[in-house]
Amino acid sequence: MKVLAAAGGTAGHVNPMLATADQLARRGHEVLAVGTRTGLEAELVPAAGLELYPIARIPLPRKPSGDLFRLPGRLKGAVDDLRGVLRDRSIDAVLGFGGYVSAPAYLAARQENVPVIVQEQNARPGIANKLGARWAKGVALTFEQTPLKAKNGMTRVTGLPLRAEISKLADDLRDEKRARFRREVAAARFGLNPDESIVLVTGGSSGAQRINTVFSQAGNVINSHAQVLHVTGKGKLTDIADGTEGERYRLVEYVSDMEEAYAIADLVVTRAGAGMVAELAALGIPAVVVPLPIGNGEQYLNAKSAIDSGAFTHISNDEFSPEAVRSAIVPLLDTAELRRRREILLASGVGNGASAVADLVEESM
Ligand SMILES: CC(=O)N[C@H]1[C@@H](OP(=O)(O)OP(=O)(O)OC[C@H]2O[C@@H](n3ccc(=O)[nH]c3=O)[C@H](O)[C@@H]2O)O[C@H](CO)[C@@H](O)[C@@H]1O
Repeated sequence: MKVLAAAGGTAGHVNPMLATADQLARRGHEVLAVGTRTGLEAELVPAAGLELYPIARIPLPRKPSGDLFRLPGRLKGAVDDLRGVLRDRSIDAVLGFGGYVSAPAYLAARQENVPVIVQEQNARPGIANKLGARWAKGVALTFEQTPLKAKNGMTRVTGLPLRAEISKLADDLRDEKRARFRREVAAARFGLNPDESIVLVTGGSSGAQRINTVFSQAGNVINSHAQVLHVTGKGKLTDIADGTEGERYRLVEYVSDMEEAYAIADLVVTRAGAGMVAELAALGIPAVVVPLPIGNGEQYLNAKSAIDSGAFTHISNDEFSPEAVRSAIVPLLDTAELRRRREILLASGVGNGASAVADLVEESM
């Protein structure tokens, strides 16, 4: 079977696509990825050994502008282009992960009568996936409560597809010796001491200016309790307060193999993108989440069950200040408390959704 998989923009969309593509390939199917030349997919897809069919980026304007006027023409161009690909490559199914790359793929599939399968990462669905769900044969949800249904097909809660490297680390972290080995290797790489607590700070695949600035301002306080690995996001090193970097506070712009950063993290401070939340739950790493306040407010919902169970601490973007770091994060840097939170996460049973999404694709033929 040949599957066209559409995902673009951020790693939040691209990583679940790569994880599912890997699972489909293991089952003997062929996968062709569709994305832009400008999103993270342009790097991540070839690095995963997958072919990327590039389409033009179609900016979705938030207010009336020239982009709005040009939207129908641009969209039609991409749809026509993809209809040609579906025919020429004899594609059997289109699998989309939302975002602006998926919309033209869903439309092209409808016109060519090719089955569509939609994977929604977030607790609250985005526009492209709402569109695709209207004619999808299958909808795969990360969260049970997500209000999205295949109008004339199967809707299933699959969980989020996670990269094989994340599942491997999740296994390793359940074994004391292997966990220690992974920790030592990763600590050496980032220049940190494996015998002391380490806080991983990351705003997700594109970084978060507010987290960068505020957390680095509280760097001294944190550093008297733990070491820090701060992943700023590309081009965002300038957000960091002067004089922060040191032996106990390491800065990196981007980590392409996040499992190495997770291997040393006792606590993570992050946004609440669907990918980060699912990975941390599967790995059993407690977090402090500062959800992105814009968009459809979905980030808080992504983390809600982990917050409600007491595994994650929530701080709103407005309340995230150096003082909040001192009063809410420092008290968490306690081995017994972190272990308690890890147990809650592991008991919640969040696993890898890649195989369940691949099943749905096969059943949608
Ligand atoms: C600003 C924005 O649009 N955010 C959205 C985006 O987030 P974003 O792309 O940040 O996505 P997620 O939090 O879902 O996932 C981040 C992914 O990037 C990886 N990673 C992160 C940092 C790094 O240095 N290296 C790295 O590889 C993580 O391992 C993870 O797989 O897509 C998510 C999934 O639809 C949404 O929930 C988010 O609301």
